[in-house]
Amino acid sequence: MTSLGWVVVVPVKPAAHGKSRLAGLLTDDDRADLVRAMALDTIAAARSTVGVRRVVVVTADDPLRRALVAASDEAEAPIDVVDEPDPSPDPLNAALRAGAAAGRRLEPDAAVAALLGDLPRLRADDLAEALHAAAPHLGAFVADAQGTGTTLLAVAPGAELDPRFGAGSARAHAAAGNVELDVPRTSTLRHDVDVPDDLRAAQELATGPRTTAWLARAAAVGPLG
Ligand SMILES: Nc1nc2c(ncn2[C@@H]2O[C@H](COP(=O)(O)OP(=O)(O)OP(=O)(O)O)[C@@H](O)[C@H]2O)c(=O)[nH]1
Ligand SMILES: C=C(OP(=O)(O)O)C(=O)O
Repeated sequence: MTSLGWVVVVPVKPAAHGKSRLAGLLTDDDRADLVRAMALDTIAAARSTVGVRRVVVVTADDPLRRALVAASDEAEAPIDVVDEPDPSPDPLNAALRAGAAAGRRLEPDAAVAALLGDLPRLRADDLAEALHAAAPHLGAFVADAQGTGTTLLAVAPGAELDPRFGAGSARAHAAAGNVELDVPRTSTLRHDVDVPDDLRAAQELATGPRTTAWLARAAAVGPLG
């Protein structure tokens, strides 16, 4: 497959409901701020990745939408915000399908990748490397550091994105015929933040600027102090 560039679709749950597995550690406000900080860092990394033509964010979170408008910068790939689709029993995958459809309308000849929005360590060169590795395949994915989840699912131009995110998604994406990409275990693309230990680990490592600022505040006055 010769890719003419990528549309990257990033889903972000409304921050008030996001990262519920951190609810025991953080106040609701701190958790909402963290969800937005991680999403903005993930989106910024995607926008600055070589080969990314456009980033489509699927969210109903108004403060995040406003922050994305404020962050618009013509030097990087443009951002489009797509509304959450109608309520679904499988809202994350429904959001990704809606984002992929919007991306196809905007860039009909592009390849499409779904990228989770909780990757605060993501570096553009790691995403570029994974997209490059995905390009020859009809469908390909990157598993998370544990090997059970998925952080990136990529399809060729014209192929339909069939996301199966959720518990055990790496196995589900492989069973659906997607090729597991052999990106390094240490790639920043593999490290999502789900549980308190992920957040503690992130304190020791390089994160994007908004998550770094959140972590510094939390270390000084908050739950991580
Ligand atoms: N637009 C949208 N994004 C979602 C939805 N559910 C999850 N996401 C996003 O998908 C990514 C991975 O989701 P999870 O790791 O399950 O994150 P989460 O749902 O915030 O975390 P938990 O509440 O702890 O399960 C994150 O970027 C979420 O914001 C959804 O229903 N709609
Ligand atoms: C939705 C997923 O992520 P998490 O395990 O972070 O909830 C997934 O890996 O498919």
